[in-house]
Amino acid sequence: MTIYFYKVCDPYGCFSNFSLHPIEIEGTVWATVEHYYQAQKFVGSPDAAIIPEIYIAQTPEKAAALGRCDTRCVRSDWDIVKTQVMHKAVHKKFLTHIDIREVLFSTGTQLLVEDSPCDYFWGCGADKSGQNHLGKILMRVRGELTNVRRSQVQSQRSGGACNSM
Ligand SMILES: Nc1nc(O)c(N)c(N[C@@H]2O[C@H](COP(=O)(O)O)[C@@H](O)[C@H]2O)n1
Repeated sequence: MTIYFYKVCDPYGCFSNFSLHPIEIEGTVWATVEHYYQAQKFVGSPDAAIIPEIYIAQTPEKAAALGRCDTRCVRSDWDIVKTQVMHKAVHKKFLTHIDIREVLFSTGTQLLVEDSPCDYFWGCGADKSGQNHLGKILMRVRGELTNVRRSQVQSQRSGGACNSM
């Protein structure tokens, strides 16, 4: 079965990058994955001054609007690094927040798809032909955190130290 998600208020809305789950990365706490992701577009770019504005944006929608402004100059390697940036942030989100990690685990091996009508890179787009990179990252993180949990359980069973996620 396929699980489609998009809006935060809908079922599985916690999979959206706009969900209000803060992440700490390199000592900085970002309000949402979207805040972090949009800010990373400008690291080392001539428009890096926008980063603090994105950081303090009141909502993920405002952070996204700041990051999507066409007149600003995105870092030159953005297309190369953006999926790595997204993976780092999404992994941290589900490592940090136990409740939504359980929601992610509850999806088992089902296909996760960001049902964005306009985004053919991160989502599936209006006609479902998009690349769905956010869904792919979520499924990768689900596998990675499942493996971590499995090795912790095995370690506990064999009398090792308990160091739960
Ligand atoms: N909830 C939501 N609303 C939107 O308007 C969206 N576009 C998305 N998708 C997310 O948007 C981010 C991509 O932004 P850029 O186009 O690269 O600036 C990414 O977080 C998608 O998951 N979600």
